[in-house]
Amino acid sequence: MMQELFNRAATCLKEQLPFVLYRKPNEIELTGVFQNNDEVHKIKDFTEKGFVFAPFNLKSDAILLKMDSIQKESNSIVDSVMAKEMSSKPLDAVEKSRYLKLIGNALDKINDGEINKVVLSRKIEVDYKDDYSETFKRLLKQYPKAFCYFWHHPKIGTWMGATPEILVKTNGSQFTTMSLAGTQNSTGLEKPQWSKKEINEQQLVTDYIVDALTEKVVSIRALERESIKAGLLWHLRTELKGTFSPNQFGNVLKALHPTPAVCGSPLQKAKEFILDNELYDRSFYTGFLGELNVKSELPRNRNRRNQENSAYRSVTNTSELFVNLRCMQLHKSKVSIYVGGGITSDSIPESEWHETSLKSNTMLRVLGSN
Ligand SMILES: C=C(O[C@H]1C=CC=C(C(=O)O)[C@@H]1O)C(=O)O
Repeated sequence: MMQELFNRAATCLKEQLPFVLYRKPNEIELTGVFQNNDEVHKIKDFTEKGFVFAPFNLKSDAILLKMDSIQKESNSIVDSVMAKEMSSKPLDAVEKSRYLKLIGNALDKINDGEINKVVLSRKIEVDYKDDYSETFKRLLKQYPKAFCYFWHHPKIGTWMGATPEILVKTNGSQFTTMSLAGTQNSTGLEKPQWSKKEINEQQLVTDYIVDALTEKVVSIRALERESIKAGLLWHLRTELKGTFSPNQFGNVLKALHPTPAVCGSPLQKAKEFILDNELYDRSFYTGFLGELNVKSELPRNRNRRNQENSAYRSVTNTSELFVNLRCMQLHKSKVSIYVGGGITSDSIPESEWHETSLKSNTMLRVLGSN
């Protein structure tokens, strides 16, 4: 029963021990990773094994949860969880004018030709009186296609999210990544029509990933661009697949984080603009998280001539990392929701503000009226 995992997580919260519960996109299995003590393990070079939780700015530490104990359960009890009434946050006029001004400053930089795109973001604080586990159960129920997680380290903090974006997934020397950008509210099942602004903004991310990886990998190819639904939003996505040489994973990862889906282009100038102008700490929002260098057993090819060998299983190194979007940081009586969006020369400030409000609904929906 999944309840066992929740009980174990509740004990860890009480005893101040680190853990993460997570469910991969479109899967039913919930995994719990539990660390035996409250030590903070810092990532040195991404050759470590465990569950990584990395910030946007890698000048700060990426944290590794050791997989001292792993428990997996099917998450059937989620069916009985009740959805909450959505509470929308009352309009904060001061915050809105501050954000519109920030977008205006970014547009000035773009019109000066200094940057092509910058992803701006903000933090929304709401009161919180719920139980962490109940909130996470609602999140699991609402977002079956997302990577859903509940991460806690007593010395770092408590985070939850339902992200639609894979940073990189590897199986041996094969990798998959994606370029995700462009946002529209979903009004029904019909696929959206995309504007020139959105198509260009997403193409820029795809081109960036191909450019950044070409020198570092053996091969890379982009699949067809598609529209995908993430909760109540639509995005444009292009999957990219390829192979890399042994021991190159750290370099691939460094080349992929951050992409212009969360930072901008050119990368360094966009990052500088963000750090100098957003005036708040993104912390782990737009960072990445997930399984790092885990050993996975795969059955050997059944067509092998030597049938004796087919009894063996081959063990490969896999990693499955996601960009930390549609997420929130939980405090005792307050929650911080993090949202952002890409600004390009075609951006209309009022629409960009609206887009961040739509994105905040992803988490507000699981908090309900407090
Ligand atoms: C930065 C966020 O979304 C990114 C991912 C998809 C679409 C985006 C956009 O349309 O701007 C953003 O690049 C966020 O959700 O906070």
